[in-house]
Amino acid sequence: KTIAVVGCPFSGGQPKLGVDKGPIHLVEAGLVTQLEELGWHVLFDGHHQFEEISTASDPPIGKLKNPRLVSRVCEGVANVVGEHVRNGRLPVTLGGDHSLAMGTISGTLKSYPDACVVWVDAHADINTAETTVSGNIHGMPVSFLLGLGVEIPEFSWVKPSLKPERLVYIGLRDLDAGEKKILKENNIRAFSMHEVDKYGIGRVVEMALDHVNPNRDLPIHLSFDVDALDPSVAPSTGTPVRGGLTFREGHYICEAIHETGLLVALDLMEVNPSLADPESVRQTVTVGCSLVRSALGESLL
Ligand SMILES: N[C@](CCCC[B-](O)(O)O)(CCN1CCC(O)CC1)C(=O)O
Ligand SMILES: [Mn+2]
Ligand SMILES: [Mn+2]
Ligand SMILES: [Mn+2]
Repeated sequence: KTIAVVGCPFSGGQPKLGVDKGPIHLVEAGLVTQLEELGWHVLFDGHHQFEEISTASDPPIGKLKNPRLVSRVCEGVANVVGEHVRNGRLPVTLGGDHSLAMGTISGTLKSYPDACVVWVDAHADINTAETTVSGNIHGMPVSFLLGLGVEIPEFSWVKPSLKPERLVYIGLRDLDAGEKKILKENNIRAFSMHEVDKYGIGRVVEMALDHVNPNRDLPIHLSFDVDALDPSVAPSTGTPVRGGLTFREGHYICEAIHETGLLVALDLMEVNPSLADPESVRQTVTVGCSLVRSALGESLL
């Protein structure tokens, strides 16, 4: 099978400069060769070029910032990822901020309407236009995929293609009040860091998959935000939250999902190489590449 590395140098879903350089650093660290060394055929024809639109022509819609830019970029990503999936490739999307997952998951669900989503993150990214506090759309992609909240015409291309019972979270520890309410109202299964502590990562992954993929027969889209990891493990990210996953817990999730043989698409999001010192950047880029390799078959034995 062929991997398609989709480099998405995009930062419009959040305010910090630099996250658009994430894909460049991940590829420069040798990720393509590393995947080839795992035996994959890898397609990478350069990072995506997103034409900017000036903020003058993209005023906020309510609280939402850069709405037209984010919508247009994510629609483009949905088409690219969707085309790779349709052609039997495994898209590995490198962010870039997590708003991109509105596109990647839309793309996956177009070909695999029954796919389940494992969302690994400190945050739920499920704010609606009504509940968002920041107006940063990287905190909202899941609400668009579920079709929650008031319809926004500029985002009409996003179909509510994800069902709540096909979504599960691992690593949550920083939710807005509105998001907690949304998870409860929609009966969305979430394994926060409390559950990780209580049951251990092995049981958590098993319970998460039992929930969204009980017969282990549904395709899996893994959307991994590096801020799910503890900031001591992945410091160079825009919204770090203490008390996160260890290096091994993060890798275990990826290894276990590889073991299912059901992975059809992967996102590795929110690496921001302009944050913190060079050693932190190297550490974060290195762990990002390592997580991708683990999700794609690198094993310890
Ligand atoms: N939920 C946040 C963070 C989203 C993080 C997106 B990512 O892709 O990185 O998972 C947090 C907003 N929150 C508002 C109140 C403040 O005191 C703290 C941050 C938001 O901005 O909506
Ligand atoms: Mn996220
Ligand atoms: Mn996050
Ligand atoms: Mn983040």
